[in-house]
Amino acid sequence: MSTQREMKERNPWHRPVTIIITVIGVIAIVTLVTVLVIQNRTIAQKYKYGIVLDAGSSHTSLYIYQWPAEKDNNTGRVEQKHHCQVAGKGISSYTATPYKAGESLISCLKEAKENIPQKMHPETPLYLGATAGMRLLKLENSSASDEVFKAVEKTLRGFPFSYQGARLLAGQEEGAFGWVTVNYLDDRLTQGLETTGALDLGGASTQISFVSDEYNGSESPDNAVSFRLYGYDYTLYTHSFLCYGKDQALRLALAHQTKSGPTAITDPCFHNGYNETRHYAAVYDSPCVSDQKPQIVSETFIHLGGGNFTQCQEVIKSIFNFTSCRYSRCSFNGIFQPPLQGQFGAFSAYFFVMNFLNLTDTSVPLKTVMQKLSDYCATPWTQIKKEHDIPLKYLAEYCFSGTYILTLMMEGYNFTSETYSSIKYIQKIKNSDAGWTLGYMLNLTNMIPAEAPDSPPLTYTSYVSVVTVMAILLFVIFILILYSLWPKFNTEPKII
Ligand SMILES: Nc1ccn([C@@H]2O[C@H](COP(=O)(O)OP(=O)(O)O)[C@@H](O)[C@H]2O)c(=O)n1
Ligand SMILES: [Ca+2]
Repeated sequence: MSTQREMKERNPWHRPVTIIITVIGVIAIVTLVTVLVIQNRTIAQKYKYGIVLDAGSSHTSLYIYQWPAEKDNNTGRVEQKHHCQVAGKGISSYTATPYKAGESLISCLKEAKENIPQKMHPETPLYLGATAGMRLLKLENSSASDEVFKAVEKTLRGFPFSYQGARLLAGQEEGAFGWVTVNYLDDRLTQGLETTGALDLGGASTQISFVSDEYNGSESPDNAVSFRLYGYDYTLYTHSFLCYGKDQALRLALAHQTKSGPTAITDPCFHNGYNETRHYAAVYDSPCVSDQKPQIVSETFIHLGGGNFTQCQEVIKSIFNFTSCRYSRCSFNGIFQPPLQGQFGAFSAYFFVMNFLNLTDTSVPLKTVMQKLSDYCATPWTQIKKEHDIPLKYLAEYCFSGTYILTLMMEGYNFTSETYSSIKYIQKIKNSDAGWTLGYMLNLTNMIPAEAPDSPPLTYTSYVSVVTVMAILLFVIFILILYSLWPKFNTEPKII
C-alpha cells in the first residue's frame, strides 16, 4: 500500500461512516436551533386582547389593547392595537333617549369584533369607564345617569366579549390610571426610574398626578394613591378638578361675564368680529354654573369677541379661587398640592389645543409662547375662518382654550417660566394614546405585578446563541475524539 493511500485510509474524513456521522450531526444541530427558534416564535405570535371604552364628556372612544399571550404577567408589553372614535357626543348627552347611548357604541364594537380573532372574543375582557360628563349627570339627575348606564350595559352584553362592567370612575382613579399609563409606556415602572407626572385635560374635568418627595399622603389623604408596582412603592398625589375641563371652564368664564344678566358681552377670549347669540338657558345648563344663573331680563345675550389675551387671562383667573387654603399649600379652590416635581406629560385636550396652535414645543420660552398666543387671539375672526377649515364652533374656542391651558398651569398649578419646559405635550407614547384607559385595564387584569417578576437569567437571543454554540462545540469535540481514535481502529487489525 502506498503511503498516500495509507494516509487516505487513515484519514477518517474519507470514510463513509465519518461522513454519515457528520451529516447526522449537522442535521441534529440545525434541527435543534430551528426547533428552538420556531417553538418560541409560535408562542410569541399569539396575542391576548382587552377592550376599554372611554366614555368621556364630549365623546366616547374604544381602545383595543394586545399583548403576547405568554407575557400575561410580565413587563411593558401591552400596546394599543386599534382605536375607534364613537360617532356623536358623549353618553351623558343621551338623557332624553338613553337607549341611543347604547346604540351609539355598536359600530365601534363591530369594528372591535373585526380586529380581534374570533376565537379570542369570549376571553377578551370588555370594560367601560365613564368620566366627568357622567359625574356631572349623576349630580344633576342620578336616575338619568342610571338609565344611561343600563342602556350602555345592554349593548355591551350583546357582544361576544367578556363583559366586565360599565362604571363611573372616581376622579382619583382617572388621574392615577393616566399616570400609570404614561409611566408604563415609558418603561419607568419596571426600572424604578423617577416617574413622569400626568396632566390630563378633558371637557368636563382636569387631572394632575405626580410623585413628590414632600408628599407621603398624610396631608390631605384624599389626594393620595399608593401603589406597589414591580417591587417599588409609590405614593402619588392626584387631584381631579370637576368643572375645570375646557368646555366647563368656558361655561365658568361665560358665567363670570354674564353675572349681571347683560344683553351683550365683549369676551376677550374670542376673536374680534366674532358675534353669536347665546341662550342663557343653554350656557347655564350644567351643575358647574347652574347656581350662578342671573335673574334673567333677557333670554339671550350677544357674545362678541374682544381678542385680547391679557384680558382673557384676567377673566380666566377669576374662575379660580385663591382666597382660602387650609393646608400648607394649595393649587386653587382650597385644594392641597405639594411642590411640583420632575417632568410632566400633558395629554388629551392639552395636546389637541396646543398642537392646533403650533405651541407644543416647550423648549420655546414661555414669554414667546404667550406672545404667539396673544397674536393668535388678536387675529380677526374673518381671517381665522379663512385660514382654517374646521367646524366654526371648535375653531372659535382655541384662543380661550390656549389661554385657559397656560393660566391653569401657571396660576392654578404653580408652574413657572423655568418649570414650564419640564412639561411635554404628548398624544401617543410608542403608538399607544396617553390617557387613563390603558392603566385602568392593566390594573383590572392584574397585569402589573406588585413584585418584580422573576426573569430568566438570559435573554431569548442569548439563550438560543448559547445553546447553538454549545451544540456545535460538543459536536466538534465528538468529531475530534473520533478523529484521534480512528487511526488506532484502522491500524490495529493490520498488526494482528
Ligand atoms: N381632536 C380632539 C378631540 C377632543 N378634543 C377635546 O378634548 C376634550 C376631551 O374631553 P373628554 O370627552 O375626554 O371629557 P372628560 O370626561 O375627560 O372631561 C374635549 O374638550 C374635546 O373637545 C379636542 O379638542 N380635539
Ligand atoms: Ca377624558
